[in-house]
Amino acid sequence: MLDPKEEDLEKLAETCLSTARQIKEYLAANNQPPLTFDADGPAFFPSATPEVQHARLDLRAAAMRLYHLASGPDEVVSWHVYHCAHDLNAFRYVQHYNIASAVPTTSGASISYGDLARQLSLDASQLRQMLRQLMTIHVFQEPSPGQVSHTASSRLLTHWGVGAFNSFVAEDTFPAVARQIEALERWGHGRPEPNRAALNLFYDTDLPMYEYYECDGQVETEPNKEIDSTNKSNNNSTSTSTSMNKPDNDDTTTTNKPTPSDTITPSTTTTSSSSTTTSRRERFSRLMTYMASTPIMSNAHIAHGFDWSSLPPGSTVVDIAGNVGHSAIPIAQANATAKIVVQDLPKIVARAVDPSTSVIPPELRPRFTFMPHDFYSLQPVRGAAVYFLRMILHDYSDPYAMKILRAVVPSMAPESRIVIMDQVMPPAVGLVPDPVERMMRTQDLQMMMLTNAKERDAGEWDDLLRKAGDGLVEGVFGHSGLQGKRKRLGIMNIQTPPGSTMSLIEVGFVDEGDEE
Ligand SMILES: C[S@@+](CC[C@H](N)C(=O)[O-])C[C@H]1O[C@@H](n2cnc3c(N)ncnc32)[C@H](O)[C@@H]1O
Repeated sequence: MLDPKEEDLEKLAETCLSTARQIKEYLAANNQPPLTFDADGPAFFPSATPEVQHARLDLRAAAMRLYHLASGPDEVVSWHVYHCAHDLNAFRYVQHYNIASAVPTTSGASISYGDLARQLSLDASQLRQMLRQLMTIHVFQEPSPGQVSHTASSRLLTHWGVGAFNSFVAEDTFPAVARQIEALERWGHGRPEPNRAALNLFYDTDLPMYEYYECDGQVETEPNKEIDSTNKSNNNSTSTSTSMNKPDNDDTTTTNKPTPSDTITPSTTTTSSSSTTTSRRERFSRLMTYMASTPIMSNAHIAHGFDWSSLPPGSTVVDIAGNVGHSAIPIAQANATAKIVVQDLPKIVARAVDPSTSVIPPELRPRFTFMPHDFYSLQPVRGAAVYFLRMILHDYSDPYAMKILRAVVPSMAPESRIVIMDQVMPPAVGLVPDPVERMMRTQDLQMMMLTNAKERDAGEWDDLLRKAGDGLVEGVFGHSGLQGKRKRLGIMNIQTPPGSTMSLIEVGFVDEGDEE
């Protein structure tokens, strides 16, 4: 990993040179084309050895640091920020008017600004302004004066998953983060409620994000409409209970490596001046599906962060809020006798058990049970070997995450484990490669914007767990089990599978005072 303090221009340039060489040689030796912005070039970096992946991280870190140093301190906080704002402005325009899909994707083909503008009922001059902004970061290009064609990046905007990602950032995240301060001023700093976040201002809803998406298109929204500071809801939904539904991402098992040809059908809503919940929900679902198909968030990591095969024969594993059970498949494959109980909200369970939408391979189905269960209610499966919580707790601030955990603890046996799969944040800056750090910090702020939640470091996880066990642990051990020792809920082990941004946190009853 590049020394986090390194700022010598020559040393950074040397790192760039040596890592660039390593990557180039690897690609050539493996019959891979060189890296290029060209639309006909590869859209994704090929799978590579860990050494090459590390070289790539170092190259990105060194190049970025060189860029910042060469720009100078003033530009980092002035022009760079200015660029970011207008990159997003242009991306939002591109997404809103579905421009990428209107630019020909055939190799070597292009379209004039005039024709493109006519086709989309836009102003040609403004269209050119917007696209030229993005051309400075290799998104679209002008192969000849007045003509627009794709680069590898702009072409990816038509990809079902990358397009959904970019659209979610440009059309929802960007305007929603602009409401962050307003949310803090309106509802107070450090508010834990998932429906008092910046996104609530932008979506103009009292519903937490996932419940809002679950409304399934019943709610017409007008982005940026003001709402008052009381519990005003702009919809007829009866869904105001404590359950906070997540979006329906029941196709998260898609594992096909995306290719640039996986284009999405242009959404009718993107050409309209307003958005509907349905389109947002569908897009979020696509985004989640895409994320699960990327190497860093792949379901395959589940098998490598905990020794599932070590569980006693016939053990029960409960996948809490496991959606349609996709994440439990690697568990069932890693332990040939484990019985899997997947819990989620009733609508999701209905899809999970429907043979036409089931994602569980037929040979594993006899070991799977699906059960409707609200994770704020007492866990009905008692004494399971493992209670698995993947990508759940990071969506909630401590009081809500604690409520979810405290619903599990009374049902645990002394030897039961909770396995949490989420990010474990570095406790300080500079401990992980710069590009990884950027990703993790951005994700952390995203959670604040979405639901007033956060990503946690190991200390924060342990603190949350300790509090979640308070007053409940004694009940698990009964009168005899404590053997004179005081126990608490705590971290037993953390494993981060290579290439994964998420870790598996093994949680159990540890002696008071034990540290991970
Ligand atoms: C981000 S998804 C995670 C799904 C799965 N664990 C995974 O890793 O892909 C969150 C899941 O929580 C479920 N969910 C939301 N609120 C819930 C609640 N109150 N009780 C149970 N499940 C809930 C959603 O339906 C969704 O399947």
